[in-house]
Amino acid sequence: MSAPRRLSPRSLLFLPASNPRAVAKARMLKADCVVLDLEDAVPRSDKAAARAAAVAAVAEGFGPRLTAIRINGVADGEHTDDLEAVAASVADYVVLPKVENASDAAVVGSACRRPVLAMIETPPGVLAAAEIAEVAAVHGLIAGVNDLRASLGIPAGADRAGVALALQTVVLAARASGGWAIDGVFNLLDDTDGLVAECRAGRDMGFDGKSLIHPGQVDACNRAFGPSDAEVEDARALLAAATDGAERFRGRMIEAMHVAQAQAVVARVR
Ligand SMILES: CC(C)(COP(=O)(O)OP(=O)(O)OC[C@H]1O[C@@H](n2cnc3c(N)ncnc32)[C@H](O)[C@@H]1OP(=O)(O)O)[C@@H](O)C(=O)NCCC(=O)NCCSC(=O)C[C@H](O)C(=O)O
Ligand SMILES: [Mg+2]
Repeated sequence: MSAPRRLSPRSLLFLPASNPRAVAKARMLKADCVVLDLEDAVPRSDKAAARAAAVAAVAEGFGPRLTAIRINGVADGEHTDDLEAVAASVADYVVLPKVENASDAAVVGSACRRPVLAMIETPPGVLAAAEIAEVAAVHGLIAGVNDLRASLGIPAGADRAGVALALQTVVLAARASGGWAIDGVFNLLDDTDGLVAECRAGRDMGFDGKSLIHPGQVDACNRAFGPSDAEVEDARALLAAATDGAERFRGRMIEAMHVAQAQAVVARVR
C-alpha cells in the first residue's frame, strides 16, 4: 500500500446509488466519505441505472466529503461495466467488495486508475489481508461484518466475538502497510447506544473509522472516532511537558511513542 495522501475518514456512509433521495440527503450530512453502492444494496434490475446515477452524483459533487463507488465483485457480470464507469468518473476511491487476493485488487486499481479500498469479508480474504494491503493501489481495508458472519456461519444477530479475530487481522494488515483500517457496519438503525459502544470498541481495536448505513449514525460515529475534548487537552499538556526518554506525566509513564500519539491527536484537530 502506498501511503494514503489524506487523513483517514471517521465515517464512511454507504447508500444505494439507485436511491436519489439518499444521494441528496448525503450532501447534507457530515460523513467524511460517501460510498455510492452498486453492489448488495442495489436490486439486480437497477444495476445499470445505479451505475449511471453514481457517476452523475460524484460529478455533481459532495462538497468536502471524500467520494467512493462500491463496484460489484470480480466474479459478477456487472463488474466490467462498473470498472469502466468508475474509470470515467471523478470518484476519489473505488471500493472493491469480497477481495480474496492481491492480484484482483491490483487489477481493479489499474483499471479504475484510482486508489482502492478493499473489503475483507470472506475467510480467504481475511487469510490474504496482509498481501491485499501491500498492493500499491490499496489505500485501506474495510471489514465487511455482514458477509463475514454469513460466510463463517455465524448467526446474523450474534455479537462480534466470532468475528473479532478477523477484525483484528484487518487492523493488523492495514497498519503493517500504512493504510486505513475501517470497521464494518452496525445494522440496528434505532440503537444509538449500541452504535456508540461498537464505535468505541472498534476504535479501541485500532480502527480509524466505521462503515455506516443511515444518516442517524453519522454524528455519533464522528464523535466516537474523533478525539474527545479531554483527549485533546491531555495531548496538548503532554506535548508541553514531554522532554525525552521515559518520564512521569499525570501519574503514568510516557515515552517517545506517546509523544507521537499526542502529536497525531493535535494534528487531527487542526
Ligand atoms: C437501511 C435502509 C434501507 C433504511 O431505509 P429507511 O427505513 O427507508 O430509512 P429512513 O426512512 O429512516 O430514512 C430517512 C431519510 O434518510 C435517507 N437515508 C436513508 N438511508 C440513507 C443513507 N444510507 N444515506 C443517505 N441517506 C439515507 C432516506 O432517503 C430518508 O430521506 P428522505 O427520503 O429525504 O426523508 C437505508 O437506510 C439504506 O438503504 N441504507 C444503506 C444500505 C446500504 O448501502 N447497504 C450497503 C452497504 S452495507 C454493507 O453491505 C456492508 C458490507 O458489505 C458487509 O457485508 O457487512
Ligand atoms: Mg458485504
